[in-house]
Amino acid sequence: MSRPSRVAAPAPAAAPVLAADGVTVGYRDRTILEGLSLPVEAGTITALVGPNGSGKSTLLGALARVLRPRRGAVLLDGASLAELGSRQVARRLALLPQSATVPAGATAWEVVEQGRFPQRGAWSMLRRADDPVVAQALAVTGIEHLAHRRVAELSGGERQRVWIAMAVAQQTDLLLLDEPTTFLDVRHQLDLMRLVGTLRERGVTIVMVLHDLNQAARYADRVVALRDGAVVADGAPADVVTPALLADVFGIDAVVTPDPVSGRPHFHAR
Ligand SMILES: Nc1ncnc2c1ncn2[C@@H]1O[C@H](COP(=O)(O)OP(=O)(O)OP(=O)(O)O)[C@@H](O)[C@H]1O
Repeated sequence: MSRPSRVAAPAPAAAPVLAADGVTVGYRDRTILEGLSLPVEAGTITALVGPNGSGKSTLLGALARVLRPRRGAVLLDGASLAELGSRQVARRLALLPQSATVPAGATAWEVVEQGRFPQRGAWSMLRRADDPVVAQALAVTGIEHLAHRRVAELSGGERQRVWIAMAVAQQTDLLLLDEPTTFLDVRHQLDLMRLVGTLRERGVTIVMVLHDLNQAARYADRVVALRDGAVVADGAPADVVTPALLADVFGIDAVVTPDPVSGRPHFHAR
């Protein structure tokens, strides 16, 4: 018979909404991630950082079911992604990939509208009801004025905002962003980070690959550093963005000071 404990049981940790559970992922004969686990809590912003080739996009691809793990599983609310239908996954999870094919001739509005397809039934056409959602996605990414321009003819930063708007229009509760600030000028980088913050306040869970460590430290709740396909640091920005990590993972001699605006760690290379 078990004796009643006098010690209060710790509050159970919230179940992760999305979790890599011992995943091994690779390309042809190369293994990139081996037995990697990463649970992601609902309503948080996680930044994946690490040197080029460390496996950040590979991990994001596995979390988005673009890449199938050879071993282990990615769990969405505890269910294996591999066992869910594409539409089921697309209703829950939107991915902004590192690069996307530009559809010939399509306008920004038409591309962003494609974000609505997963929310429709199998054979139904887009409904007028989707128009406000598309318009809103264009507005929050600041590209209303580009709605009727061909995406193929837009600048890199304008096009990047079209892809972001498409992911936003999908209205999922999970958003996976691979280097979302690529091509964006400083003002639009700020706008994007604020948009990500607003979405998080609405309960959206965000995982994003960021190259800018200062940006990761400022805007993420959790920073996960990868090196050679393994997680080498994982925690609050103040615990991860440290001189030791910068030296060890990035080979940078740096000082870290509190950012005067946010109080978050901010590194300066010597
Ligand atoms: N389609 C592919 N086929 C074969 N190898 C690949 C493929 N994509 C990535 N790799 C390899 O997998 C490793 C991890 O790449 P990945 O793109 O995940 O790294 P990353 O951390 O996102 O890099 P970066 O910061 O340069 O974007 C690299 O060695 C890369 O060459």
